[in-house]
Amino acid sequence: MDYVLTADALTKQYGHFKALDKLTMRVPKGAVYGLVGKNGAGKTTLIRLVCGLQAPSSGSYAIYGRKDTDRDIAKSRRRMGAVVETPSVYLDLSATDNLKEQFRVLGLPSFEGIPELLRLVGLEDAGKKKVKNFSLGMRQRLGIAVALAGDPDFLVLDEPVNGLDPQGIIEIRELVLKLNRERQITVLISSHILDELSRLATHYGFIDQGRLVREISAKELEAACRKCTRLTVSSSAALVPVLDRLGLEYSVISDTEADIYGEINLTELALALAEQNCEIKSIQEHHESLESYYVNLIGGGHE
Ligand SMILES: Nc1ncnc2c1ncn2[C@@H]1O[C@H](COP(=O)(O)OP(=O)(O)OP(=O)(O)O)[C@@H](O)[C@H]1O
Repeated sequence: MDYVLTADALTKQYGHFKALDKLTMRVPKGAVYGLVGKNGAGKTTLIRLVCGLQAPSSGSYAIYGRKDTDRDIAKSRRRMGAVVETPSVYLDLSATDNLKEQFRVLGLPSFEGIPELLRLVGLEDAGKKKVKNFSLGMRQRLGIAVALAGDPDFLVLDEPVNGLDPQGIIEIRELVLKLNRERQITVLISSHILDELSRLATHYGFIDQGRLVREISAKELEAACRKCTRLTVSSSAALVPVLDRLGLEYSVISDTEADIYGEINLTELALALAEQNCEIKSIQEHHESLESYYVNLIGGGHE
């Protein structure tokens, strides 16, 4: 697998406090990688390191296979765009003029690409309006347009939906999905709102107290949170053979309990068990929500 970003034992220490503690992660090419963690977990610190805004205390990371200590790391960074904390835009300029500034900084030869960028982020009608009069969502989208000015194939967004209203959240979500699906941009997006991330992430990294406690694909997470029916029966001998005979997908929890996935014909199941003198004690819908998965992994107290 190709990785756009990898980190190995990455540590950032402030005095005795470790904001990042031997963090290891892998962001696959083409992913929308959701970095999930409570406030203070270390998300922004990680992003600041990867963007070269701060240096690690120990450990390393690599962007497109090039290590942070490589003299040419700047070349890899040129393939990356980022919005860290609040978007860095000029409040007294319009969206177009902000983009012109960024094009100048990047030394791009012409402003030709600007209308297309504005269209992409839904700011084509912003006209001469100054950024200070923009809504938070518009500012955030302009920040993303600025990050896209260098035509990156890796985009890093730090809490992009923080403080946005529902409409603003939807717009950012759709933009991220469009960039990922239509432009094949790999996205690393941090958030403490797992539910929002679950609408776009293909991979997750759960971060807590500076450590990456789990890295999991969306498919794996879905399976871990899959809806099932928990069946409790009286006799352990009958359970597995009956489930096998009915061709059901299941996992055995104990001698007398199993989680069954998919649709079940309850009458058929009850009859088949009764034939084996096995009684059904209880049938319960069982569903580990994303939220409870998160709480089990990281502990309570999150927002
Ligand atoms: N310059 C600094 N000096 C000392 N401690 C710092 C510094 N920067 C960050 N920290 C601490 O490191 C920890 C991680 O902070 P970080 O901003 O990375 O968290 P976060 O996961 O992005 O959370 P948030 O969503 O609140 O921004 C916090 O406890 C923070 O107080």
